[in-house]
Amino acid sequence: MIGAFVGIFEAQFSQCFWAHEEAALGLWTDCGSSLQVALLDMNKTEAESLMQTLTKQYGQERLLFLHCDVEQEEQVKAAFQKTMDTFGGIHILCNNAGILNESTWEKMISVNLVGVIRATYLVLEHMNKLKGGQGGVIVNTASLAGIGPLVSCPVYTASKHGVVGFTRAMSAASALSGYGVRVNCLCPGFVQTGLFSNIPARLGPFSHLKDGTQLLVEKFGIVNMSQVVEAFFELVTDETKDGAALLVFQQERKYMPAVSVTD
Ligand SMILES: NC(=O)C1=CN([C@@H]2O[C@H](COP(=O)(O)OP(=O)(O)OC[C@H]3O[C@@H](n4cnc5c(N)ncnc54)[C@H](O)[C@@H]3O)[C@@H](O)[C@H]2O)C=CC1
Ligand SMILES: CCCCCC(=O)/C=C/C=C\C/C=C\C/C=C\CCCC(=O)O
Repeated sequence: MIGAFVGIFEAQFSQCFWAHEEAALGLWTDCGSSLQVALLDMNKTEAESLMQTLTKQYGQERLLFLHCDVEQEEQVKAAFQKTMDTFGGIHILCNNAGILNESTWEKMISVNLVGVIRATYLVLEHMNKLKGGQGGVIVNTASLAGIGPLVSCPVYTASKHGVVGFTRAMSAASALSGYGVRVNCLCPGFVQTGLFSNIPARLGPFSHLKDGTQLLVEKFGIVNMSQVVEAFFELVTDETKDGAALLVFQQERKYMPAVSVTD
């Protein structure tokens, strides 16, 4: 899991991550008897405190923390190699690292979109059945802003539309090529995390649109982190889901079909 230490997935390890262990393990023949998780993140401070809690609860042998910045190709490559050496395989990749700052928009594209593409290509070296892997599933965290416009955040919107488009095309490319790897994306609404704080400062040149953003928050409401994790596991364990974009609202979750231009 990349981008694992604060925010959407942080609290969930204790609450419901391992509740889905059996369903996840059932998908691949070479898996051992327990789910093992490598947490890749650039935030060392948060990592150390969460790792202490998690290792007490689940045991050191099931967890691995690897410092890794998705903007750095060599770091991502080394982190996947270390995961392979430690656990013997990679079956699930969660591309969750993301940032929001409309002022540093090139960096936002680099982390939110280029980072997802980079990690996907590198992990395929290990998962791809044509290269001796066991297949697997990749879940990219996009956003509702990957489906419709978040007007105060044009570049964040572009990065998340890019993630949805990449997911759909990569899924089809993988299926047609026989990689044995499914690719899906999560599109949550607003979630109470560090990214969803101090919003006016994150909007950069569009800070004057903060009131409209607040109205959207009131319209959609706030999604619980546990709802996002449940949606994540649906995409992992439902083998019919490939190229899917799963929208996570406060009251429900639903799939967003891709628009066809040939009908
Ligand atoms: N909070 C929200 O309302 C929503 C968030 N999302 C998406 O969910 C994902 C997670 O966001 P949150 O948990 O809200 O944010 P967050 O800021 O609380 O957590 C993001 C995590 O990604 C890590 N990260 C950031 N840049 C990184 C890099 N270059 N390399 C490696 N790790 C890096 C951070 O250290 C942190 O652990 C993001 O992709 C975000 O765009 C999607 C919809 C709604
Ligand atoms: C400003 C805070 C941003 C928080 C991060 C994030 O990604 C949250 C996004 C949530 C919702 C807003 C995005 C776009 C809304 C537009 C369209 C959704 C269309 C859904 C549909 O039913 O068709």
